[in-house]
Amino acid sequence: MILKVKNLSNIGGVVKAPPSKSYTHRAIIIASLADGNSILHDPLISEDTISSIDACRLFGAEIDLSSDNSYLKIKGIEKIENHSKGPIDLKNSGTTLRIMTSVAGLAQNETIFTGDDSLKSRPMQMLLDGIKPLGGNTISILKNGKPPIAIKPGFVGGKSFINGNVSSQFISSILIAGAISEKGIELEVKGDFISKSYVAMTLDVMEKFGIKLETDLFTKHPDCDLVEKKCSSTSFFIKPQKYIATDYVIEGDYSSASYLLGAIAILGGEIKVKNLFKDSKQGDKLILAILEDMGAEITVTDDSVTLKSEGNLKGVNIDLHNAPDLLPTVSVLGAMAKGKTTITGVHHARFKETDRIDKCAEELTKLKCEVEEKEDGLIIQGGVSSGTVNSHDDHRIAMAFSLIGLKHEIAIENGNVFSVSFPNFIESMAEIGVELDLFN
Ligand SMILES: O=C(O)C1=C[C@@H](OP(=O)(O)O)[C@@H](O)[C@H](O)C1
Ligand SMILES: C=C(OP(=O)(O)O)C(=O)O
Repeated sequence: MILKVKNLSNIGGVVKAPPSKSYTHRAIIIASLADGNSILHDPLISEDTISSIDACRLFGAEIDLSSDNSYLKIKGIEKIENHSKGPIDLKNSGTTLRIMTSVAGLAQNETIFTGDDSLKSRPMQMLLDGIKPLGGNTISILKNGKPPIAIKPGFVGGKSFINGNVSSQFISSILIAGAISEKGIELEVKGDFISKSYVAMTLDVMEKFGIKLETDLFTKHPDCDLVEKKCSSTSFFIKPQKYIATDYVIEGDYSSASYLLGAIAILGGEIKVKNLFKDSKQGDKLILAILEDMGAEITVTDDSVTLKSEGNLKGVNIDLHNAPDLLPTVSVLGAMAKGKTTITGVHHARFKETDRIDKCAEELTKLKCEVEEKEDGLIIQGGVSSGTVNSHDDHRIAMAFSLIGLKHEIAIENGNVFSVSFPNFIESMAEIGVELDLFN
């Protein structure tokens, strides 16, 4: 389907950020592993989080969604067992795949995880190697280090290490399963530690569900700023424990909010986005500093962000090692800005739904934007023209490129994929005066 901007009217206003995808995945999986009944308030119900719900149900969790999608009731699994009759299709969700791989190792029987073509291209070998010393007995069925993955029982925990330069989801996976494994976990993260804020989110949810963290990478190092990669300690120690069911409220999503804030930054005007928390651990909070550097005025309260913009953005230099999902948004903002935008530190964006560095460069080039592709980022000279682009079935590319349509006539092929992370994208954009059209 084609996604296009149809009409603009009454630009700006007040809108609520959708719930965080990353927090929703974690809360669903951890509540499913907890003793007792949890209630998750304001969960994100999107294609990706439905993959987590479906997988947890297959492992024995009882999960009920309220009729208005406002809460999930989860009765934790008593005996972890895979009840699926065949391979479990996780569709497009990398987070579900990575986290559930270690969890499946705790089960009493074998599991096979597979997914769509994009998921079958996501690297897994580092995780498979990382869980081997923990009793994790897994193979990549096609022997290419990618799904489909077969996981046999035997994850008992213990000591292991993993490189931190490909995906933090491997680390989140080992920590979540490791905390309730027989021996607990001692995990060393070697080398560059990208996307660290996502591990902070993992530890955050684990603590809310009762886990005592002996070594907390972040609180034991008060000088360690999550947004910078300065923290030197990279070892986690977690004794074997149990998750305790709880009531939990999911906060708003800064990655999804980047499209709403970005739209008004480009057009000019004022927008207040509610449900974005000042003390959030989300690395994508960095979008606020980026938009400020580009010329917008940002005001934050404890639970909202207000942006004012004249609509004349200027280029920015930014390292996205801790906020890889902002790459499509910042690429598009750079293309719409005056001057040069340099994005660095985000080699791991090549291992997402698509190779996002390559695909953003390819699609911007179609719009006559001057782009230089680097191994770990992009250099973009502001300036685009009308044309047709393709999302390559990548939800973030579809949503980010729709912002170009605010000022130029563009059509996005395969533009209907936003339901992976932001099912109400069209409705939320309409609330701020941007009418989008989706047609065949
Ligand atoms: O754990 C998570 O919820 C996520 C971690 C990040 O991946 P990497 O750690 O692979 O960069 C991010 O890109 C992804 O959208 C969600
Ligand atoms: C990379 C993403 O998600 P996942 O890894 O869960 O597929 C994303 O949402 O941009």
